[in-house]
Amino acid sequence: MGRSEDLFERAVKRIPGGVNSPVRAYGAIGMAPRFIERADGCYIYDVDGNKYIDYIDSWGPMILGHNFPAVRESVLKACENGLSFGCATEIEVEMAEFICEHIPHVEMVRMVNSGTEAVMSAIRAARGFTGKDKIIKFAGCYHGHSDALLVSAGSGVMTSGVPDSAGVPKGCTQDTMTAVYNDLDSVRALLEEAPDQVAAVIVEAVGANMGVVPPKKGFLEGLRTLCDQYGTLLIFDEVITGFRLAFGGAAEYFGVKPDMVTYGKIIGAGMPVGAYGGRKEIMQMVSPAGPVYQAGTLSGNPIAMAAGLTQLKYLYEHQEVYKDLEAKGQKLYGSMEEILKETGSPYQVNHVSSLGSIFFATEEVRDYTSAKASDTKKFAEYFLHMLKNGIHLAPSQFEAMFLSTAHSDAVIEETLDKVRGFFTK
Ligand SMILES: N[C@H](C=O)CCC(=O)O
Repeated sequence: MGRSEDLFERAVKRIPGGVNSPVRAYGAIGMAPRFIERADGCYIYDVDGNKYIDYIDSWGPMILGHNFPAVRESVLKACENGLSFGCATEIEVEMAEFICEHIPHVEMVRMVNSGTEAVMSAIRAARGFTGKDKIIKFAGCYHGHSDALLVSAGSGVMTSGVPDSAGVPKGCTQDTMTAVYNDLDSVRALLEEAPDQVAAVIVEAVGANMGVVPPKKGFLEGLRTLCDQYGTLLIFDEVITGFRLAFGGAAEYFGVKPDMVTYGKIIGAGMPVGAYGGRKEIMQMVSPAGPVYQAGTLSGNPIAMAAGLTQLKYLYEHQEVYKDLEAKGQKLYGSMEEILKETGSPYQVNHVSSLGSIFFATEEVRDYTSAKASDTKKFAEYFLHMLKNGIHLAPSQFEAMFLSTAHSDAVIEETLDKVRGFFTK
C-alpha cells in the first residue's frame, strides 16, 4: 500500500466517498485516487513520489501550466496585504474593466466564487430581466451543481450513471427543459411548447462535460437565431472554453454572440473564482443596481483577483498562445486519430483546439445519447494503462483532456507513445 491508499482509507471515514468532488474518485477504476502533493508546468506529482504528465490541468484553468511563475508571484505579493476584506477593492474594478474592455459581449460583469454560482446567478438575472421562468439546457451539458441544472447533467452526474441527483425537489426542476445537443429541432420544439415562457437557453458552446462534443456547423448560429425569434436570452457557459479557445472564448472562436456568459476557475488562474456578465441592461438588474439579489463575502477576493488578472493579462498580451494551443491540440488529438486508424480500433476522437477526448464508442459522438453509448469498462482499462505509464487523465470517459502551453512537443510525443502502446497491445 502506498501513501495514496493510506490517505484514501483515512479520507473515506471522514469525507463522503473520500473526495471533496465526485470527479476525483477512481470509482470505475476500482482503486484509490492519486493524492497530489504538487504540480509544475505540465507535470503533477503524487504523495508516493510518482510523476505524471497532467491532462486535467485543474479542469482547465492551468492554461499556462501549473505554478506559472508570474501568477504565483502575484498571489504571494497580494497575500502581504491580507487575505480577504469583504469590502470593495481596486483590483476587482481593474478585473471588471479588463474583461469588459476586451470581451465585446460583456458590458458588465459580476465576480462570484465558482462556475456553479456564476450559472445560478446568470439564470436568476435572465429570469429577472425577461420576467420568464423556464430555461432550456442540453442533456450532457454540465453547469455546476445547483438544483435546477442537475437535470440530465454531464460530468460526475453522467459518470455516476444516475440521471438526476437525489435531494432535488421536483419544484426546483419544473422550469428546466432539456434539449438534445446539436439538434436545433429539439430546441425549437421546446420553445414552441412554452411560447413566451423561456427566459434563457444555456449551452456549453463546446460540450466538454460528456467528453468533448463539438458543436456541429450551424448549431450555435441556429441557437442565436431561435433565441432572437422567441425573445429568449442565449447564455454561453464558458467555464471550460472561456479564455481557452480564444481570448474571447467560444463566442470569439465560433463567431456567435451570446447575451450572457458565465466563467469559472479560469478567471482565477486556479483560485476559486467565477463570474457572469453580458449586456448592460441585463446586468443592471443585479442588486444593488436592480432587484435581482445575488451576493458573496468572498466574491472578488483580492488574492483570487491578483492571480486571475495576472493570467488574463498575460493571455491577452501573448495571443500567440492560442495558435500554439491549436497546434498542440492538432498534434495530440490528430495523431490519436491516426493511431486508431492504424490499429484498426473502431473508436472516436473528438477535439476542439486544446480540448479533446477518446470515446470508446463505435458511432460518431454528437450528443448525450451517443456519448453514453461508450464502453466505460474499456475506458477504465485505457485509463489504468495511461496512469501506469505516467499519464494523468480524468478518471472518467465523460471528462475532457486539457492541454496547456507547458505541454511540449516531446511531452505530447511521449503521451502518444503510451496511447499507441494501449491500442497495439
Ligand atoms: N467537469 C467538471 C469541471 O468542469 C469537474 C470539476 C468538478 O466537479 O470537480
